[in-house]
Amino acid sequence: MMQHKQIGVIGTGSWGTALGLHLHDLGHHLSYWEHDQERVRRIRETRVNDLIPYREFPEDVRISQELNEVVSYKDILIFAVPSHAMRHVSREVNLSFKGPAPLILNISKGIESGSLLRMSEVVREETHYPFRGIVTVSGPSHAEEVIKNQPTVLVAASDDENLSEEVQLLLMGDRLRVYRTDDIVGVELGGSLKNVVAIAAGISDGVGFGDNAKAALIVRGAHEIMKLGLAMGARPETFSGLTGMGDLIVTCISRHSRNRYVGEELGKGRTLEDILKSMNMVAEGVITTQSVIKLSETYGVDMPVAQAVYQVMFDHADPLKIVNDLMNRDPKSESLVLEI
Ligand SMILES: NC(=O)C1=CN([C@@H]2O[C@H](COP(=O)(O)OP(=O)(O)OC[C@H]3O[C@@H](n4cnc5c(N)ncnc54)[C@H](O)[C@@H]3O)[C@@H](O)[C@H]2O)C=CC1
Ligand SMILES: O=C(CO)COP(=O)(O)O
Repeated sequence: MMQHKQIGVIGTGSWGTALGLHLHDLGHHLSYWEHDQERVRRIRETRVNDLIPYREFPEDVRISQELNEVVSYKDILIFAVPSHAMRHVSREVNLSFKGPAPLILNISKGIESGSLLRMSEVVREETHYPFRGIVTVSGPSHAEEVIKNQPTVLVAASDDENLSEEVQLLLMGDRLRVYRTDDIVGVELGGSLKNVVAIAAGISDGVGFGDNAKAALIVRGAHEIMKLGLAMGARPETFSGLTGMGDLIVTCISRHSRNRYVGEELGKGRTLEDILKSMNMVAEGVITTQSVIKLSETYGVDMPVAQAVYQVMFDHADPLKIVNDLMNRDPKSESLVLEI
């Protein structure tokens, strides 16, 4: 029988809410930090998170704007803010923190723009207090389904197998199964790069293409994710697993996906600025596309799908012209041999 833990969740977004409430259902003690004062007020008043309003927060779950209250004297800290906020928030946690060293659990997906670092690398750079280590949890998991207790399977990844096993055992429940791996590079790259391909899949939906086009995008997208991933030190088998192919499939086909939605609206002709202004949730693939283009140049990896997404989002290219360009690239062997 697992001892119940004191857990601080940083961010009341949809994913932090869904995974946190799952841990509460398992008997753990939960408090949340939220930077937005108005969101704190609304959640306290209604006990509902309007980003994912399918369940109430139980009365014993504390929602606070005081970071030191939420992060001090905890066994586990869950980092659930968007990638663009991860560095700043990690630095603040490091400054606010008191008590024995907790374990850090990263559940965000993305590549920081500028540094081009993965989320666990950003957190590690900013947290100098003696934390016990960091585990990233990823996989095909829309918060909208996890919060309704629909079956979901995740992976806990860490360089330290004892820590990934600890998180695996912490999270396992009747409807949530967790595998573990030491390939944190592959897990974080798979979870981040699939968002770019999901935008491509959405663009295809938006212009009115069918299932053939989407299957092709998923497979060719998987190929370029794997090429970049191998160049960056990930293991090939990780990309055919839950955090690779699994998350790529769910994000490209799901009606819940924020990234696929951004693509669909682009495909219908809206501008990126207009789409983002109307959204209240983060679509990580937007920043990740910019980062991936830089990484592909650094590592000399050809990534035509990512480039096409970049051109539609940032160069206002016509999606139909971009599809035409992709279809008319030089004839090639399909060879999935992973030369880069
Ligand atoms: N929503 C989902 O189903 C899943 C999301 N993720 C990942 O989890 C991360 C968070 O995503 P969501 O929960 O969907 O986000 P969300 O858009 O639902 O909420 C984001 C949260 O971060 C806070 N936030 C925004 N900017 C901030 C800042 N500058 N400083 C501090 N806090 C800030 C917001 O107030 C909010 O609490 C992303 O990296 C996403 O890719 C991963 C798996 C599933
Ligand atoms: O990562 C996710 C599902 O595994 C969430 O994807 P979206 O951010 O596109 O909704």
